[in-house]
Amino acid sequence: MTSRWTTAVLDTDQPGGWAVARSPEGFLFDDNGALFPREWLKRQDLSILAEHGIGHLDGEPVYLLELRSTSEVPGCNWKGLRAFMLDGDHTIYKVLGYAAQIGTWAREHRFCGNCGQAMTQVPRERAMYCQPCDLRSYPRISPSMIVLVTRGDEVLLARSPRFVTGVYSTLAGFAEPGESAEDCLIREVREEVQIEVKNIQYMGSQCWPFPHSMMLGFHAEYAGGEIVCQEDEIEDAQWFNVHDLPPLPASKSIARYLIDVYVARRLGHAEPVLPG
Ligand SMILES: NC(=O)C1=CN([C@@H]2O[C@H](COP(=O)(O)OP(=O)(O)OC[C@H]3O[C@@H](n4cnc5c(N)ncnc54)[C@H](O)[C@@H]3O)[C@@H](O)[C@H]2O)C=CC1
Ligand SMILES: [Mg+2]
Ligand SMILES: [Zn+2]
Repeated sequence: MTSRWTTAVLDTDQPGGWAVARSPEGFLFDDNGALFPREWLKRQDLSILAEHGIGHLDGEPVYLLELRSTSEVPGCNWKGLRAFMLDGDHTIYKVLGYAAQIGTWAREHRFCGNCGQAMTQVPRERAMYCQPCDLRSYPRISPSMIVLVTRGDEVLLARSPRFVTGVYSTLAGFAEPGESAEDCLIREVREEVQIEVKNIQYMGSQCWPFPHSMMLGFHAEYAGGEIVCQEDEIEDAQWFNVHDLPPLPASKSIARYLIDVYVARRLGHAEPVLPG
């Protein structure tokens, strides 16, 4: 199966194609979704900060209009990226997730971090450039480890104070300079619940554009320790039996995939597929 969506650096001087608009309140949408004819969208009363050519959807060019502020467009509303992930077409969510990452990165790299002068978009390359410093800045991606720790029929799940009420998930955390993926995983599990792990196994990865994580998913077995929750970060953590699980994260998340795979293996069910 060929992919409906491929990223590309498109020339914004070319007319036509589709466009999405992103403001501080999310993406613009109407009854037909979040993609609008680009020339029509540019005639609306929008405060455009930057325009980026981001790729092709079903062979048609797609552009992002990154806005300074939210404005009223008749017949349209604004909706955050998370809502597009939770319901709707997964390919459109991929387009918007990529648009959000490019928009955020370009917005936050308008000035050179070395000399403070304005940077320019490099033609045909996804980079911002400072000529006096000959410095290129590329889109930022933050590697984050996510792990399901298990002990036979039990899985270790935790709650952050930021989660929806009642929901428990796998442990996760950002890699720090100097760490391997495994070092990071071991440190995060120690910090968050004071548990030791063994037999770390890589399960798969997922782009998580909130705002720029690359989730690397693992399974690990319990090796020792008693659960002690990290203050402020972890509200509660427990061992849950695979037959008696709490409310779990959204079905398209890698957190949910890691849990579902393990439960399927324990119960002898068919394994799920990780959403890209
Ligand atoms: N797709 C999925 O299923 C899931 C994704 N995640 C994502 O994983 C990432 C990490 O999870 P958390 O438990 O929140 O991380 P964490 O355990 O490292 O704690 C978050 C803290 O790390 C610091 N931080 C923020 N950005 C950072 C960066 N780029 N590098 C280093 N430190 C940074 C901040 O102090 C922040 O409060 C987040 O982006 C989160 O949204 C988390 C759980 C499930
Ligand atoms: Mg964490
Ligand atoms: Zn510079």
